[in-house]
Amino acid sequence: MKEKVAVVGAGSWGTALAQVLAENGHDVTLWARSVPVADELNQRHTNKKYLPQAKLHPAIYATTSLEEACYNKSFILFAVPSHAMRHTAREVKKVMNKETRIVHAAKGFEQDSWKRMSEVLSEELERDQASIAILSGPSHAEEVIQKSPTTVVVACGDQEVAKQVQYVLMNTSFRVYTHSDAIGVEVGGALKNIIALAAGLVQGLGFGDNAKAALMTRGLAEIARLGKAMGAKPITFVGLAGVGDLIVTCTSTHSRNWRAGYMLSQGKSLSVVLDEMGMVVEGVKTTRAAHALAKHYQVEMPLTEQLYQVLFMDKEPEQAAKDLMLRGKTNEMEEIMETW
Ligand SMILES: NC(=O)C1=CN([C@@H]2O[C@H](COP(=O)(O)OP(=O)(O)OC[C@H]3O[C@@H](n4cnc5c(N)ncnc54)[C@H](O)[C@@H]3O)[C@@H](O)[C@H]2O)C=CC1
Ligand SMILES: O=C(CO)COP(=O)(O)O
Repeated sequence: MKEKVAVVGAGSWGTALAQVLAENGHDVTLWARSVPVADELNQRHTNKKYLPQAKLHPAIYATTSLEEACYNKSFILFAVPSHAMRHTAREVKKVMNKETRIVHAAKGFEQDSWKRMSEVLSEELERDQASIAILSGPSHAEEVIQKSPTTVVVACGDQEVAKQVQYVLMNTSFRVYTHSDAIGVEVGGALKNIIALAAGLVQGLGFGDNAKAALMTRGLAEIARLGKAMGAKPITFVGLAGVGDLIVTCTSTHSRNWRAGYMLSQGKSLSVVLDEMGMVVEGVKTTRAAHALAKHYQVEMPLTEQLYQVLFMDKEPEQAAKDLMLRGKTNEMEEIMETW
């Protein structure tokens, strides 16, 4: 059945998801923040800033009007960065219908409140959190747009909604699994960006594959520790929204977070890196959020702690690596048993 879907956010991820939906035969309206981007999408069927090589489906209709995008739609899919979620949702609330199903695909927390995006959406849209679906998993827009086989999860307290989202998005190159652990899926997607930043940094410093494997494994351990404290099921982190996304972002040069880490290793300041990137690097703000959440939940996150010091306290990355290697001696099996 053809559905009317709004995609809110015409960056790389929103554009790639709009493409998947249009290829699946749905009626897609893509909300862009800027007029030139909307015009380019409608007239040339390209989005050069965010997906330079892509030829987009001509049926994708772009608009800068949230009302035109969101009124009378079956689904609204939020693909704006986490820092833009609350104010965007507040505007969407004014023009959307009560029965429209809500999905978000952002991977971060709200600054200062450290809330998950589904909490923010629930507050602003006055919806039960359990009705909000979360799309996550290993999925770089650059590969989705090329129809390279991709697997994702859609998590929702209401499994009927998860199945409906699975139905509209799934096709031969985009496989969608439903999931019931919304907190785990949301937290896994956000926290892996911290480890991806560190992986880019480590690579740029000339550390080898041993260090990368250590980062990913020990990164997963601290993601699971914080996730569990926040109410996630730890087993979720062995799936696509945990290990899967960790692998792709820590090993792919498509990753904005990995690239930002790499650029930092070349001696650039954080503000220069973010300026040059011109796209959202969620891991920077997420490092702040996880640092605060770790304190709040009294969970040990040594990698996050060291990255926090490198990003915000001018610590030399080499010193951070040394401090990690020589921190208090621990027993891996005991830790694993405690978390998993
Ligand atoms: N790019 C990717 O491959 C993937 C990205 N994501 C997540 O999707 C979210 C969006 O990321 P991308 O599309 O990569 O970002 P992007 O940097 O490519 O695009 C961001 C979009 O949001 C808009 N935007 C930025 N600030 C805004 C504001 N204050 N108010 C309203 N709109 C604003 C920009 O105009 C742009 O259209 C992030 O949370 C990211 O982690 C998730 C999976 C894959
Ligand atoms: O979440 C992503 C892939 O699954 C995108 O990661 P980056 O934002 O690091 O590119």
